[in-house]
Amino acid sequence: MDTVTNGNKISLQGVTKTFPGKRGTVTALKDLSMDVEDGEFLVVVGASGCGKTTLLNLVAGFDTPSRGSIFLDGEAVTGITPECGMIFQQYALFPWKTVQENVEFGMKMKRMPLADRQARAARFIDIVGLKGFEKSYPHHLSGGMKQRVSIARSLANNPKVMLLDEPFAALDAMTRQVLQEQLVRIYEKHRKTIVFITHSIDEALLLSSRIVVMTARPGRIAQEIVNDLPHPRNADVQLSSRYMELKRTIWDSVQAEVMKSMEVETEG
Ligand SMILES: Nc1ncnc2c1ncn2[C@@H]1O[C@H](COP(=O)(O)OP(=O)(O)OP(=O)(O)O)[C@@H](O)[C@H]1O
Repeated sequence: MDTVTNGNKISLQGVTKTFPGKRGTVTALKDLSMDVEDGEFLVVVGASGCGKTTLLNLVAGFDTPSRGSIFLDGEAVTGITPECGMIFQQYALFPWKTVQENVEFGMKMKRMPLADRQARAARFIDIVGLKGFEKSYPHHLSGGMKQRVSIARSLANNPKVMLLDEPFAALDAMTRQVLQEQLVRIYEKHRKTIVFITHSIDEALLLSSRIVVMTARPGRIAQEIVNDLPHPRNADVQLSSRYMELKRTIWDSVQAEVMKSMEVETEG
């Protein structure tokens, strides 16, 4: 099947992914089906090793499913998808390029004229609050600043979908909070479809419009929660009974899956 017409931005249908392992085949994802609507901010949580990164890699086209299909805007994903911007925990910047050059990189690859890409890079550097650091190299920047360069680079490429794999996990709590707020502002302004992986339930509740809890390996969907918390998700919201209720629901679900994944580990 090369196309689907279910109107979703991303559609996974019966996706299984296996890898050869030292002790036999590892099934990272099994018969996973899910859809992501245009403009959704989907956060995926789940036990370590349940297949979250595998899921993003398949959507981005970095790898192919062993069975099943993935569709982006109704078209089957068959290779690396330029429409998807991927942001990793470890920034993945070119250390020998300046901030400006890093942000321009994707546009240069697409052969955008110099003046246009310079202007567009400058705009997104400004949006992520790094004006004045255009000529700096990554080793002169803090972790939070490097991650902001990654976000600017991704946005400058105007991806249809942003895939973020624990992007703030390596950052201190304050920087993390600032970047979460910045990402929400960017999301509200640009309405990208976002799939975001995290281990933090609070981060999931602060950012998402919907949360998917994955099962222990092999990964499938254990639970889906529509996040109906009002915006802005400030201290009042975070202290509300609805917040606590959602947090408890997600925590119970994740904890049950973590326990199962430990059983899988010990059984080998
Ligand atoms: N290239 C690969 N070769 C072999 N096994 C792999 C490969 N990539 C992932 N796996 C295995 O697939 C399973 C799922 O891995 P994945 O990285 O997707 O999990 P995750 O949920 O992102 O984990 P974490 O939360 O710890 O980052 C793991 O058991 C992992 O060892």
